[in-house]
Amino acid sequence: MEEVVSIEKATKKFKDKTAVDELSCSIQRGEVVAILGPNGAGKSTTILMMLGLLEPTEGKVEIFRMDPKEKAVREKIGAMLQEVSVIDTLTVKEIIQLFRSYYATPMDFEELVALTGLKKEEMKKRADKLSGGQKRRLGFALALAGDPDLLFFDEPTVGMDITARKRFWDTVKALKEKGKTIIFTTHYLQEADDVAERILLFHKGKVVADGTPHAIKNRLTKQSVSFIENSEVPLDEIRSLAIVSDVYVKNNRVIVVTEQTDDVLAYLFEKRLGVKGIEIEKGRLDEAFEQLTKNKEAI
Ligand SMILES: Nc1ncnc2c1ncn2[C@@H]1O[C@H](COP(=O)(O)OP(=O)(O)OP(=O)(O)O)[C@@H](O)[C@H]1O
Repeated sequence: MEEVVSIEKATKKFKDKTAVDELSCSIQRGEVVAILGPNGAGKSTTILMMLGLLEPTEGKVEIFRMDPKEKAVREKIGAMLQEVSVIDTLTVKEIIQLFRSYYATPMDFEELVALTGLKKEEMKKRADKLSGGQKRRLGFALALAGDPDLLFFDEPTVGMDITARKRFWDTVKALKEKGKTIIFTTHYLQEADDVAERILLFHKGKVVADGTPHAIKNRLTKQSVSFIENSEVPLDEIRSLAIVSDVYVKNNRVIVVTEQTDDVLAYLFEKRLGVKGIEIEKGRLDEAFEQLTKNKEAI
């Protein structure tokens, strides 16, 4: 495994405000990582430190085992940040060509245009005449211009319609297939759940959870098997099973809270209890998110 990002006890203070608090994490080549967290959790500040645009007040941030400000690092990374500011008097095509010219081995122009979904007529437009969604596509193209190994996307799909959003994530998946390392922030938890292999959940400048979406949901949310209430079902027997943590009835449904939904289903079928209307609740990322950020609020 090749370590692409290494953050060791990085703290970033703005006057007396601690935006990032002794944060440590390591990201390996080829990982697709979502950084989640409520507003002000320190996500953007951390990305800016990884990009070498902010210096940590304390601790260390390394990219490809180098200082992020090194030219060798900059040539291997691409970023799409929240604000895209470009040279308004140039056309989209001119800006893309200009950016490509900064790199020794830029991405092929046609490939770049195909990947980002920029249309022919958009290429001739001046940057200041673009809509919000078109600006995002241009930002995406500029992030990819140098054919970077490591990509940062800060809330990339804000302002995109559903089609553009789907296209964006399909492209991200294609970039992953090419072995790129991808780090993104989003407030749309479903995007993280669908695309990321790993989630870093930030709260108050710290990482409060780090794992696959599946593991985070499993750890923090209640899973259950439920079915329509039926007098033949031995609730006390189910409650006494080691794999069951709680059983209760709500809206004429029996809810069996468990971490092993498959085993509970197997039990129900084996006993031939004739239960009907079975539903399995696997826990949602937004529940896990709420749990973590709520619990920490009390500390
Ligand atoms: N340049 C700055 N000067 C002063 N305070 C700052 C600066 N940048 C960020 N902060 C503060 O640091 C904290 C973390 O901000 P940051 O932008 O990293 O959060 P975030 O998790 O990206 O939030 P959001 O989801 O709203 O983008 C916030 O309290 C913010 O007000």
